[in-house]
Amino acid sequence: MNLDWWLNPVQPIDLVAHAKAEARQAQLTKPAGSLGELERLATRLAGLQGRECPSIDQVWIAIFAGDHGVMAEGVSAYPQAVTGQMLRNFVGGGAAISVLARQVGASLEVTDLGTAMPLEPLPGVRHLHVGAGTGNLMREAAMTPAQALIALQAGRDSVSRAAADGCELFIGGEMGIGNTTSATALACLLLDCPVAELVGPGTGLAAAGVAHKAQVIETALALHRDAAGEPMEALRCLGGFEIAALTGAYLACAQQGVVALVDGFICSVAALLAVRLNPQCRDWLLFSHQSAEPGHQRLLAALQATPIVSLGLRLGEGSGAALVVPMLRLACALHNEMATFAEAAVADRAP
Ligand SMILES: Cc1cc2ncn([C@H]3O[C@H](COP(=O)(O)O)[C@@H](O)[C@H]3O)c2cc1C
Ligand SMILES: O=C(O)c1cccnc1
Repeated sequence: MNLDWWLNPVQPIDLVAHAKAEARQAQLTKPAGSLGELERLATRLAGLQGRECPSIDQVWIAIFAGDHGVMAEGVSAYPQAVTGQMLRNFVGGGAAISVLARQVGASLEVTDLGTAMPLEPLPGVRHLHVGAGTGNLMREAAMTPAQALIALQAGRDSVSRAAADGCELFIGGEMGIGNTTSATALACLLLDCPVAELVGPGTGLAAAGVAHKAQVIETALALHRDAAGEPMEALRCLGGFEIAALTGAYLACAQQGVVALVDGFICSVAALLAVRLNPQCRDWLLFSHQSAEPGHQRLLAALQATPIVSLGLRLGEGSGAALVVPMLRLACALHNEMATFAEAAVADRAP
């Protein structure tokens, strides 16, 4: 196994399929361009899937969970134990993502990378024991190099299982109380952006809590400033197990030719890390929504990403991505099933 696997080339886009899909769109019985972003989504999917008529029947949702040592600084509105409790809820069927996965007919894979308090084995959860949560990023590196590599590999392994299962769309989700602190610190370092511009309430901190969270991030950034310009080192010092797994997953999606739909703020930070590690992987990433977390807008702009919807979501778990699956399916159905002007004997635009 080569150690720097994330540098391996990504799958090329099928330009012939993309051109055929664009030609098809031009012939469908509607004013040219009138289905807006749905047209671009369908033709992009055609180029990525290598066929004029794409489909999103098989959806794989992988949730990665892990605890954060920075919770010792009091950076979330909720207690750390929620990470482990939500793992049970994911497989028990009661979490938002459990409901959405059922509704859209997606497979749901749940990976526990390491909680602060060890959990008894939960049926249906893959327990990887990367560590008892990360180190407190305000005082030390969040991960050892070995932990970062194992977590990245966990994401890659999930994509391999998804691809073997015939997956046409990969959705990554995350669970980790405190992870907006980690994600915000990473975003500030990667984008060289002031903390005040990116920090937000996460699960629902009040103004004083957000100010304290900003201080914690400032201290962490001062401690780890040497990681600037080194995405892997930034991930190791400021990341989380679940953020590393998502980063590995997005890179592997591009390398294995699986379209990835990126969820909200935290997933977008993992996507930015993936793009910094291997810029070519950007082509394989779609972005579901604009999160209510204030820093998301800057992140999406840096990624040159147009989110599909904006519903004021701030949940995570892959929930925003799962919500737009029906819309992607409709974009494909319109592209694949609408009649052409010739087929329907409808007059095309005047020459
Ligand atoms: C019950 C519950 C379910 C969640 N599902 C996702 N998150 C989200 O909230 C956390 C990040 O916010 P912060 O950094 O403020 O802790 C992550 O676990 C994220 O996925 C949840 C949070 C809670 C409380
Ligand atoms: O957009 C997200 O991913 C998000 C925002 C707040 C809390 N948890 C997740």
